[in-house]
This record gives sequence, C-alpha cells and structure tokens, in this order.
Amino acid sequence: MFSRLCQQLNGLPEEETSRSCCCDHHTNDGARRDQLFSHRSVCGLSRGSTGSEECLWLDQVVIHVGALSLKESQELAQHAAKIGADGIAVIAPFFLKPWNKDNLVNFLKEVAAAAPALPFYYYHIPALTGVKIRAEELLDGIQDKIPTFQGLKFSDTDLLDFGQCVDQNQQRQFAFLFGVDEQLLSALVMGATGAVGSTYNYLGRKTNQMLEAFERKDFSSALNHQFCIQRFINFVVKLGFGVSQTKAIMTLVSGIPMGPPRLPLQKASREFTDNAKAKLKSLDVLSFTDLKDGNLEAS
Ligand SMILES: CC(=O)N[C@@H]([C@@H](O)[C@H](O)[C@H](O)CO)[C@@H](O)CC(=O)C(=O)O
Repeated sequence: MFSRLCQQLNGLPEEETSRSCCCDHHTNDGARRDQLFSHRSVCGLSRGSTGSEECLWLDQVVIHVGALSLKESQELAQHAAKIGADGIAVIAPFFLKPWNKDNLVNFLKEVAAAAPALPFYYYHIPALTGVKIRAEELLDGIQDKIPTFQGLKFSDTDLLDFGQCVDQNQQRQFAFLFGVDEQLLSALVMGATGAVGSTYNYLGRKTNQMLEAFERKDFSSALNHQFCIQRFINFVVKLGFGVSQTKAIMTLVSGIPMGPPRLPLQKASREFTDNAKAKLKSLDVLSFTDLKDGNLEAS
C-alpha cells in the first residue's frame, strides 16, 4: 500500500541541485532546472551502516510549479513537461486568494491544462497559504474539471478532512500523500498512500522502521517509532523550527553545506544546532554515529 517514502532534498545548495531533486520546490534558474533532469540517479543524504553515502534512484519526480501568478505557474508547468517530469504539484495562490472551491479549482485547472500529459497534484498546506478550503470539498468532482488530477499532498493536521478525502474517493486511484511527519502513523491508519516531509531527510531510517512495523501490523512498535519521531519534533518545535533549522540539521547529518536560508528567513543559531545534535544523539535515530558538522559555518 505504502509504496515509498518521498525524501525532500529541497534544502540542497544551488551548486548541489544538478545532482539532487526536489519534490516541492523549483529553482528559478532555467539552466539549473534543466540540469536537474540530466541526472535521474541522485545522491541523497542517507548513509548506510558503513557510513558511506548511498545513492538514491528517484524513479518519479514531481515538480512543484505553484506561483502567485497564473502565467508563471503555467510556464513552470510547461517547462516541467518539457524536461520530463513525472508530475506537477501546485499550492493555492496565497496573495490574492481564491475565496471558494470553484475559484481554486478554476485556477488549478488552468495550470494543469498547461501540461495536459502530466499527472497533477494539489498541495494542500493551509497554515502557509492561508487558503483554508477543505481538501475533501476540493476533491468532490475534481476529475471532471481536471482530468489529469492524480492526488493530494496533505500538509494539515485536520484528520477529519484527510480521512474524508480518502473515504469519499475509495473508487479512485488517487495518491494521498501526508505531510505532517509527527502524525504520519495516524494518517496511515486513515489510508495515506505516501508521505512527503522535511524530517525524512534525516529521520528516514526511523520512519521506515515505523512503516515496516505498520505493514506487518505491529502497531505497538509502530507507535513507539512515531513517539520517538515526535520526541525530536516536539523538542525542536519548542526551540523554534522552520526551514532554516531544517537546513542546519541537514548540514549536520550530511556534511553537505546547505547554504543560508533566503531572506526574510534568518540562519539557525549555533545554540539550536547544538541542542538538536544532542537530541538526535540521545534518541539514537541516525544510522551513523559521526555527525558531519564540519560545514556548519557554511549553513
Ligand atoms: C509546515 C511544514 O514545513 N511542513 C513540512 C513538514 O515536513 C514539517 O516540517 C514536519 O511535519 C515537522 O513539523 C512539510 O509538510 C512541508 C515541506 O517540507 C515543504 O513544503 O517544504
């Protein structure tokens, strides 16, 4: 059922993007975007038991093409099709917001129509877009308007909405990709078919252990793994956790400098990174013991 954990590598620095892939983010540099697809075999951030870097083969790449302007979104969708993406995803426009379901669907429909051969995913992240139209409502009849509609990335904690997305679409082969890492187990019970999230960049092993336990119906072990993930996320949330802190942790665990976040975000503090490092060590969630924090200054 749960086919594969989708690892986000969107924090990689500009110079790394030619050997990486992003699920939700695009770069604005056209040449670099093209390079992205010249290497379908990418080096991820995971390390095997020997500590050596493992190569990940991304057999599907979904490019996020959302933008505030419909025209820009359409251009990005066309570009994604041209360079061989396997799908496109779009968040709701968040400056001039759609007021109701029909407005939002009409916007999405125009973006999808710019890449009519590509599977289309709606990226529901109301906390960031401020567009709170329920996903369950949006899905009702969506394939009549968007024939390429393939599924949803659901980054919200409203499990009633998520459960109803699954329940009301059991006859359809939609992908229900969950995006709240600390609640993934609950979403699996509701019928999630996949996950996309930031912490999988470094908590992938622990998450895979949870998925395996869930698959073999060992719910007690699955819950223990989820609680362990929650202990880490709860800890960093209290310190202040966002994209900058994610970059700092990814640098810490990989040794690859992720570069500074873009303004208005501010670089994570050394204090945050030290605390996160101590917590990761105490929870024993990494597959290698030697954290690579030599490049922290560059992050
Ligand atoms: C609001 C937010 O950033 N959510 C993350 C989660 O992975 C989140 O970091 C995690 O559940 C910890 O709270 C993802 O769903 C979204 C995300 O990483 C992205 O779009 O870049």
